Amino acid sequence: MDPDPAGFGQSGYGVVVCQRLEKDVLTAVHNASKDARLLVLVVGSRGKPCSDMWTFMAAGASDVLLWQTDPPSGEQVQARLQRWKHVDELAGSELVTGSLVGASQSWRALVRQVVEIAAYSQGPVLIVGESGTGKELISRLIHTLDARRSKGDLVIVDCTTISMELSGSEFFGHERGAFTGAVAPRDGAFTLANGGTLFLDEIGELPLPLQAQLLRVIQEGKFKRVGANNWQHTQFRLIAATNRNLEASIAAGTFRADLYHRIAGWVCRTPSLRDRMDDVLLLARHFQAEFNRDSGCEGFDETVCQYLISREYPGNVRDLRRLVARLCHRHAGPGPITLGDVPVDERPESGCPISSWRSESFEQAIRRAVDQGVGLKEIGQAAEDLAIRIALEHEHRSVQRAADRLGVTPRTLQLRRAAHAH
Ligand SMILES: Nc1ncnc2c1ncn2[C@@H]1O[C@H](COP(=O)(O)OP(=O)(O)OP(=O)(O)O)[C@@H](O)[C@H]1O
Repeated sequence: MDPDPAGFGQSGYGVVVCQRLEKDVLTAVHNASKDARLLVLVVGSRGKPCSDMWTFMAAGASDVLLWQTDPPSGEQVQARLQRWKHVDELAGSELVTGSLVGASQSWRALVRQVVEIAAYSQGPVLIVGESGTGKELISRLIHTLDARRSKGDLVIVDCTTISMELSGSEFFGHERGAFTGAVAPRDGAFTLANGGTLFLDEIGELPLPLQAQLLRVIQEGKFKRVGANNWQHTQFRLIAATNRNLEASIAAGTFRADLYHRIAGWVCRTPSLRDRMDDVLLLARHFQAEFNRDSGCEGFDETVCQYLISREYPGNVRDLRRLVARLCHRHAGPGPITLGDVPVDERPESGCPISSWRSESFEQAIRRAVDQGVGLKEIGQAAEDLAIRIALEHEHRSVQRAADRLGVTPRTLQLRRAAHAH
């Protein structure tokens, strides 16, 4: 048995073999799981009670495995490690990181989940999250990485724009003469998506009668065009997105439970930007490079960085992107973007917003932690961890300057980093 997690950091994957549930093994697994880059597989002895295995999962293990043979076969361990490696390679590929920006734990976990679903399953995916959190981007990624390597198109239907009168035609297509104005036959979304992906955006806004229309085609892959007698067949990956809580809509009687179960083969949740504030500067720099491609502009100066991370973004990443666009458009000449580039109506009334860092979202995060029973030590560590990461990011990974900024010695900063990594 090797409960020492020190090697996890190098490999990215840790395999812990243990005979029984031991506290130090549990602690090692728990500490390692705090780093999103580490995945831990616990191999336990055959016949151990299931509850032990759940305890390891609760501590943060990515998987647990009971010995089936004596000595334990390496094949099962190998299969899992190979899967994790492939998923990590995909998640870290240029294809993914070039368009989906983020290094926070919640974002990385989402991207891993999404690429695994795309590459290893064909089931329907429901993406849930606030407006502007990247749901459409995720759907495009799933289409690109689809396991079937399909040649078909990605067809996007915005459910907020589907009218009751035209819904049949939009979804199923129509025959010539099916209704007044149907002067020519037309393919609907289910035909166009054949062999590809159908993305139903804002599915939570679909009126109840239209929800009923979709049941058969989603379940059986067959439908009739408006005005036709024969069935047509179609096969596609279904992705739906919503910013509504569909379980609550079902309880309120505004969303059909049977449709929910057909669309929610997998459920992915995009985090709000306030839940991944450590991604703000990364995203802002990505957008700035996009808008100022040829201008010679050198990013944001220090005060603008502080402004960006102290602001609130009710519209999430979309809000941030638009703000960066405004900054870039106002900026003239080489050199970094400065506070003068912040539009007048967007400047904080009280001047420098630093004093307001204990904002509502800060209180909400702490409130959630306390509600979930997270201890004071872990809350403090998480805050420290975040502060260190942000300082290093601001200082382009210079430990000396990050330590100066945080008012500690470089050695203290390194020690804290090391302590939190385990
Ligand atoms: N992780 C990300 N990396 C880069 N850009 C992002 C990311 N997340 C969102 N964006 C950008 O933010 C904007 C909104 O993203 P998107 O349309 O995918 O959000 P959404 O959740 O589908 O929004 P809505 O619910 O309002 O339709 C887009 O310009 C997108 O490029």
